Amino acid sequence: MLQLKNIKKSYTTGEFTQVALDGININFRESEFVAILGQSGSGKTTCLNVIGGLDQYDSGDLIINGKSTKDFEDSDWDAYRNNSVVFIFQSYNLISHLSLVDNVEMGMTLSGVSSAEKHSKAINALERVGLEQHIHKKPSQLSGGQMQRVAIARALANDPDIILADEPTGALDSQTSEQIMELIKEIAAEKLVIMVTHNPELAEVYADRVIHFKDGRVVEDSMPLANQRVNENYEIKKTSMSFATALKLSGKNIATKKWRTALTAVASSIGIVGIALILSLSNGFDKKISSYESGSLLNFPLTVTQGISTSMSNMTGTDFFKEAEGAYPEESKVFSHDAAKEVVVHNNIFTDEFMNYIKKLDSKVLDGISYSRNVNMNILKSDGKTASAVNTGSVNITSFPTKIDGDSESYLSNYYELLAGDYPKSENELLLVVDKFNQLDVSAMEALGLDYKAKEINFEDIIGKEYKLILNDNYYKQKGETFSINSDSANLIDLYNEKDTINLKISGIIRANEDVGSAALPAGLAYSDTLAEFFIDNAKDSNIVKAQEKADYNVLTGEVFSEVSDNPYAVTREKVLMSLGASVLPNTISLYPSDFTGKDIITKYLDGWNKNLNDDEKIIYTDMSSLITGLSGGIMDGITLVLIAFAAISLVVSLIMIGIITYISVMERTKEIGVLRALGARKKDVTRVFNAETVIIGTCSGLLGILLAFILTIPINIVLEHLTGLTGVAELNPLHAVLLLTISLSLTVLGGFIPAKMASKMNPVEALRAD
Ligand SMILES: Nc1ncnc2c1ncn2[C@@H]1O[C@H](COP(=O)(O)OP(=O)(O)OP(=O)(O)O)[C@@H](O)[C@H]1O
Repeated sequence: MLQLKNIKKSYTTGEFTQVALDGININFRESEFVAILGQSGSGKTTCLNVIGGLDQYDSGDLIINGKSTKDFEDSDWDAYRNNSVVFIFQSYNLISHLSLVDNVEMGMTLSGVSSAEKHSKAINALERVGLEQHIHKKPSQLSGGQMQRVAIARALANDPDIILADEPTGALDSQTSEQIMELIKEIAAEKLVIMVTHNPELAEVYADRVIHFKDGRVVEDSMPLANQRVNENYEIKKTSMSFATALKLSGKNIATKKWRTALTAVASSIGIVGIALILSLSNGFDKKISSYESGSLLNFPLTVTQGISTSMSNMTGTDFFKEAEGAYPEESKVFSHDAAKEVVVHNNIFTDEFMNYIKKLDSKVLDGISYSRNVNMNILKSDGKTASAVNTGSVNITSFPTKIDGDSESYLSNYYELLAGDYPKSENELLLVVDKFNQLDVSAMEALGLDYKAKEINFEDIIGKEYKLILNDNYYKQKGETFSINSDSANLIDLYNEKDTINLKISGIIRANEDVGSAALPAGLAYSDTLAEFFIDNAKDSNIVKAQEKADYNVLTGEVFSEVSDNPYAVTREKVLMSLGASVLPNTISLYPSDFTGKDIITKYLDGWNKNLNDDEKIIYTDMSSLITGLSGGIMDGITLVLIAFAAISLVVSLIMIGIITYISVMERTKEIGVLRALGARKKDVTRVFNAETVIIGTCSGLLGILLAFILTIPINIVLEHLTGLTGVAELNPLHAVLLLTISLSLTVLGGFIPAKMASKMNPVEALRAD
């Protein structure tokens, strides 16, 4: 079954070459107990290592079941060691941090045997060597003889064809030696056992065949075999260790060094804690800045108003009226300037194209948009018996801003708190806006038909309050030249109860958020612009509007319009038409930028409209917020980067530290590497074992770092609140946490990579010799 053909092997150290095997020719039987005797240095161990595939021969051939090993690759040798041969060493070579069962299972673990099968085979083998009582012990808790029995059980469990024993009783007393020899002899009845020994008596008593070595040659063979019987079906199954096994192996190793691992994890987590805290603070400050910015922009939206407007040019954003060449000129001259010219008088004329241009604004930079129209929607309130118009002079009725893509709720829910009820789901639903004290002016309450004499009103009594919207043709009736409200008395209950009215109701009560302070919507009633559009759509074809378009007097009062055109308060036909709902174009458009960067983008966009237009066609906007400067997020980013760079240094330190720790671990586990290799582990598997160790340490330190950072944000927030009044500034973004965990993991694996590679390159014979 096993044939050594002229095997030669020599070692060169410096200039000196030592021939260890000098042409060995031996044929072995399938099952026999062969003892190799010889003086020290005669090449016995080398021969055993060559047979076991731990060491490679220089020339000749090792034939296993008729198969030459000349062209064996590394992986073939690994598989051969795992499937066909097994070693029993003088110094037992058990893995100290694994229990007896785990040690016995290791060879099978490498060959991928299922865990149940592996376990039962291991228990059987341990029973066979008489150690069933001790299966959960660690090797250090056993006597020498017991340890050698475990090594024999490990050899048996994998069911190899060849067992190679290198002075198995060398470290044992004579009585224990005999017991071990009995055990080996028993095994040899079914397997090929090759044992190297210094003890000729043991060889005589137990071995079937004794071979003598001298100077690397066979000088005597008690029972040579001439012809080989070949088992043609011989095939080697490749081995592979799963990452889970590697993790388990390293986990158990780490468990024996809990303190060292814990300290390493703490030390290497410091960098992660630093970066996590910096990120959570900058994240929090960024949020505070942007909420402060959008809060202040909420009170100063960009506005575009139709008609003639007079304003200071520094508020109009556009600079087409600017005279000076630029601020901070270099010239040594004083320039004259006319302050009166700074005042801009311009007539903005809205067109449908302009309205569409506005609607195409990027919704990311625009938090909300609102249109105010000077339309007088005919809204009636009623107590059941009487009805009257809601007096728009007493209560603010405004349209609430919406997202440009039409989602009103997201704008409102960003800046307002819903105190009761729901956000409007249709244009028929209205919102009641209260100030930060939950107040509403008594005259507004009266106008809305609420109990203004009461000191307080419960929310539930307001939610669901109904109003009626009356369309122009129902609301106005013509009497000769003029129009008046279609009712015989001051009580408009008939009009209120008419069929063609539109029901409106208050669906919710809102108040501006605390961080926003005062906000865009004044206390009063807020409706959606869709309601106004619906009303106007109907009103523009109504009789009163048609009559007003023709008449040169106010059809509601009969008054002739005044000629004076530059009086901004004069009642003009356009104004009356607008209040009657003749114009689909709004009076004012308010744009609420998301932040200062967003504002810059919007102003550029608005300037874009004016490009290539004549001055009188241009549309100018008012930018009240130009008076407040935005805090630059850039400064924050800069500081964050510098701080991260500092914290990164500690990460590099931990990278080096992990490298050193893994290196020490490789040194400590040299013997284990040898055992694993002897059991058939591939180089890759050894790398895997150490990579698994760094993965465990990296994950621990990453998780620890994030946990510590998270815990530290609590006192940091308390201190910051105390010092600055800002609440909840430090806030770790979960995405950053995941990112940092990945960084910690990659850095530790990187740090351990070189030592892990070193471990895999170790010569198994030398590794086994390590103390
Ligand atoms: N890795 C090595 N590098 C250099 N020389 C080596 C190496 N391994 C073995 N040798 C040499 O090869 C020769 C054979 O050594 P080997 O260990 O096989 O002898 P042995 O018969 O097993 O001896 P012992 O009974 O003392 O264990 C010795 O002279 C030894 O010094």
